[in-house]
Amino acid sequence: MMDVDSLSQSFMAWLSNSGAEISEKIQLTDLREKRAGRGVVAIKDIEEDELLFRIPRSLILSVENSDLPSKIPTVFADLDPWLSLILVMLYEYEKGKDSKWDAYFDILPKEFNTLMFWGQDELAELQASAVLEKIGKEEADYTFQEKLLPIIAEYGDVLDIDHTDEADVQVLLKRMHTLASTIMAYAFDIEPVDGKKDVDEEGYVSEDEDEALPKGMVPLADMLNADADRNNARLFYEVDSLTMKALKPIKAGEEIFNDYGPLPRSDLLRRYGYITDNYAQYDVVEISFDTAAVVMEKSGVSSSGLHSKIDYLESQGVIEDGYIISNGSPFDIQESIAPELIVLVEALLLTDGEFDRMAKREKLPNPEKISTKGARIIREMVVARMKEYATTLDQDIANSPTLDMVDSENIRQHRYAMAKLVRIGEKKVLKAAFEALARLIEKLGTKNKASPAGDAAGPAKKRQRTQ
Ligand SMILES: C[S@@+](CC[C@H](N)C(=O)[O-])C[C@H]1O[C@@H](n2cnc3c(N)ncnc32)[C@H](O)[C@@H]1O
Repeated sequence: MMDVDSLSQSFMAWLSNSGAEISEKIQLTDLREKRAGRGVVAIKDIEEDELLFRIPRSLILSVENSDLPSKIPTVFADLDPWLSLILVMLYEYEKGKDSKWDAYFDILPKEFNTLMFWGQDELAELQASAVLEKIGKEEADYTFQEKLLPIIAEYGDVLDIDHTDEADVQVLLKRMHTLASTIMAYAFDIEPVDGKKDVDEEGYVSEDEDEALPKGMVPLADMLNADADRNNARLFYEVDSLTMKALKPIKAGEEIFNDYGPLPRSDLLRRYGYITDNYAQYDVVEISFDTAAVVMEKSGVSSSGLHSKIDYLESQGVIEDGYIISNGSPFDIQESIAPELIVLVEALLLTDGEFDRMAKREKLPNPEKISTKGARIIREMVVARMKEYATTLDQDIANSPTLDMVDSENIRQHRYAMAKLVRIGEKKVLKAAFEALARLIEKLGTKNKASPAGDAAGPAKKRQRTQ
């Protein structure tokens, strides 16, 4: 078996021999000591806008570049970009040395640290984090069985994949999960060459944002790690190639970072299987609709005609499975608490007559104006949410390891520690929300004593319920 460095070298040689242009100022490096797999580092100073590498579009591992669609053209019409790429990767992987991407497969991970692969005890360390509802292992299993296994059963000879007995199927399902995780952490949405949008019969251009772009694995571009705002490089889509360029000067010895987006640490764990402190600024906590509903019921909010009110609010996009509260420094209620949650509470605090008049005019309460009662109820929701976690923030903080204190060989301890940091982050957001709401309630109370007419926060002079 080749070691990590030899595999990296073969991969880089394959890229160069296949038409990629790679700056001599960068190097694919073993960063396993930092628990970061491989990464790309600068070995000489790099200037802003400098080209780091250029990958010809023909080297992207994608449906477009594989010969599989020419062999089974009809199946792809029914598959979304994820499933299409999983099928192509299964096929190309099975081809082994005959696949153009053989050297690329050699450096792609075989195992993941993402939540999909955590044990029950490890997931339990996330306590009440809403991320647990988003792992989607059963749904993925179902989709693979419903959509991909029938294709493999029908075209097993083309794909050269064993699928006859139960053991084969289990191995195949595991492989599909691994490929799905590879795509989640490594693939890019590939912008088309012409960037053209469909034009309908009347000449209108389709602007459908949901129109999913095809996914593709871009060798080397996906070897860049990320660390929130330490991003210093970006991928640009050109006609024949994709180019990675420096966004700022990079000194020799520095790592070259891509941008995975402003992800809360819970989602970073789910999608990428790692966290760093730099992502704490994006932490969020979610209050489920069910928790919100229980608190409102206990507070005696809007017991009459609740169903039709909820129907109306649903039609206006106010009813959601969960309401996000995001981190903020300093914490700002308007910036950090989902406006839909404020609207939900304020709408259900209206009298029946006020609600009917608002609904007739198809309006909603102004999320920028929170009443004292509304603020109290949302604060109760925050308290209820805190109680959904098995331990308190103080208990967690009292005994919290930093990631570098954990034995690097001990995967379970590492996962426990990451989970604890995620739940601490979520509890800190709740604490900040609680304190900000308490300050608002106090401010509104003082204001109300001074002026009996108004109990709503916000700049408007007159109480304005609808927008
Ligand atoms: C797009 S790949 C980057 C290349 C990857 N390091 C490798 O060796 O294949 C994304 C994966 O890299 C790892 N990663 C990225 N940024 C990281 C960071 N700042 N710290 C630790 N691991 C990181 C995570 O395992 C993530 O799922």
